[in-house]
Amino acid sequence: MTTIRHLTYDLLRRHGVTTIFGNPGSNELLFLEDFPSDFRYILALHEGAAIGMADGYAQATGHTGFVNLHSAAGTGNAMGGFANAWNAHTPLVVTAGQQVRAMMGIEPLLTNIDATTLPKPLVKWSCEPARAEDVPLAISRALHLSALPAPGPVYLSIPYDDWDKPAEPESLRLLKRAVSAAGALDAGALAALAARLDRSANPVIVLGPDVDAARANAHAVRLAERLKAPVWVAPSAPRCPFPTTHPNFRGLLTASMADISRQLEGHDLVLVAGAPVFRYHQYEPGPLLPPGAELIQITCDADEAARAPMGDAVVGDVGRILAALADKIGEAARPAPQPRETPAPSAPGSVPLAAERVLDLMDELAPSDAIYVNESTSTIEAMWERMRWEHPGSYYFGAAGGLGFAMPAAVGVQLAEPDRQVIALIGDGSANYSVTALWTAAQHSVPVVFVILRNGTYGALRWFARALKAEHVPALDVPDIDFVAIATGYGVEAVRVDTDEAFASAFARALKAGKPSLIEVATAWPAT
Ligand SMILES: Cc1ncc(Cn2c(C)c(CCOP(=O)(O)OP(=O)(O)O)sc2=O)c(N)n1
Ligand SMILES: [Ca+2]
Repeated sequence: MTTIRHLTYDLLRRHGVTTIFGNPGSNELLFLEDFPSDFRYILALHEGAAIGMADGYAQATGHTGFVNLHSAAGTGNAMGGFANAWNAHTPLVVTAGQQVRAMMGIEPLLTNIDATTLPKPLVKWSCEPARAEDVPLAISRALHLSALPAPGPVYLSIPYDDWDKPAEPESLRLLKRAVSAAGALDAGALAALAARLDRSANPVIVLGPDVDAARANAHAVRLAERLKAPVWVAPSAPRCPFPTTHPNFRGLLTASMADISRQLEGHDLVLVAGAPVFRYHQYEPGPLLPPGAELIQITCDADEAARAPMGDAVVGDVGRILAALADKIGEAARPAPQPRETPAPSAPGSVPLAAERVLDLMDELAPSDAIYVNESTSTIEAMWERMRWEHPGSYYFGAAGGLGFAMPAAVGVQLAEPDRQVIALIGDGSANYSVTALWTAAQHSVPVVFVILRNGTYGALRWFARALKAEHVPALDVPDIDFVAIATGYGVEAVRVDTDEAFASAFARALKAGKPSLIEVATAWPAT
């Protein structure tokens, strides 16, 4: 007789999901008992770290991540992670243990009251199966739905007396299901889109995270080179979809309506691929497009297509459409874009270091295929100006801007990419949201290099306060935090540095350490 639990693990195996990130409570123990030897459980000390690790892992592997949380309290602690995963189109199945069916109506301790409402609207679907026998179908549906376009998190609340119940024999059919999305353009639509690109006098390409998620970066390069079009990265970028060293690369678009129109001035066709139109941040009203410009969006997300405030949109497989367009369009007769101006190397020797100096030293010393997971919010622009990212999967940032993503996500990405070095660049404010990820990194000896930029303040909020002309705002400083002591307490070797030489030698040592390490570096504020 196959139990609900056995069939669930078989379904997870069928989908290649054998890593579980989580933090257990009594409601989860019967799901975890007799834990199968071909699975691994990555314990997080806080559910925000659990979902952040799963998000990084899923984004870096391109496969569905699986999280097991404790009832309502665990789900609540993970909500910031749901926001990031929702915005990142991350395929996640998040499960939470529920009290036993026999008592749920009385709402005893650890009941997840109205469980399916809790994570909304940050999930594609949430369900608490009506019967134990319905759990396998819900698990199967969640695994398929989380990965189908647009990918995203789904949530299941499962009463813990379901696991030992017998599965209905017909449920075994679920193990044989293959579900996939087509998503290419038909010949007519492709020809029409290619013709619009060929006709444009001065096109520009704007790329978003779903290009990197589809590992379609090389197709985007081919398209840009044939079109001889400059390439911008869409604002508030959580991934890097195009080589920053490519001569067509122009940088990161500013996240404001007025600025984007200024940056795209002179172009008659804006081709957006793999991004919403647009993920603005600061409100600076202005024309949505420069005069005379048209916009076409290629997206895997029907809602992104529907909610865009201007232009046309095509919903489909971003990678396949870019590849087909690169094959279809003619070689543009115009001259190729000239390489952008890059900033001069930062001056050595300042104490405390300028943040740009830390970026330049990391870029110089790290392997060329290093992966940066970023949560240093006042240095984002400088990173996009200075860092040489040439490979797919080189950069990750919390897609909803929810802090607490990067430290755990760096652990998840490093688990997914053992042959590339992961570097987590974290602000001294952000470092406090999911700092427990350091413990998991130490326990599993996950060799992330954590670099904490200590400028003693919420730098990005100071910038925003100035932009909003908000004066006398309290609570913007975070002095006197000892990250070396914190890291040591969680089992991660750490060092504090104040000079270029000390940072460079600590960073070089960390890159070779083969285990997690943390460097706390004092940086200047205001940023230069
Ligand atoms: C979960 C959460 N809480 C609060 C914020 C608000 N916030 C906060 C608190 C920021 C300051 C981050 O400071 P930092 O030290 O990490 O980095 P910088 O000094 O480089 O800005 S940036 C920002 O949007 C957020 N985005 N997410
Ligand atoms: Ca800071």
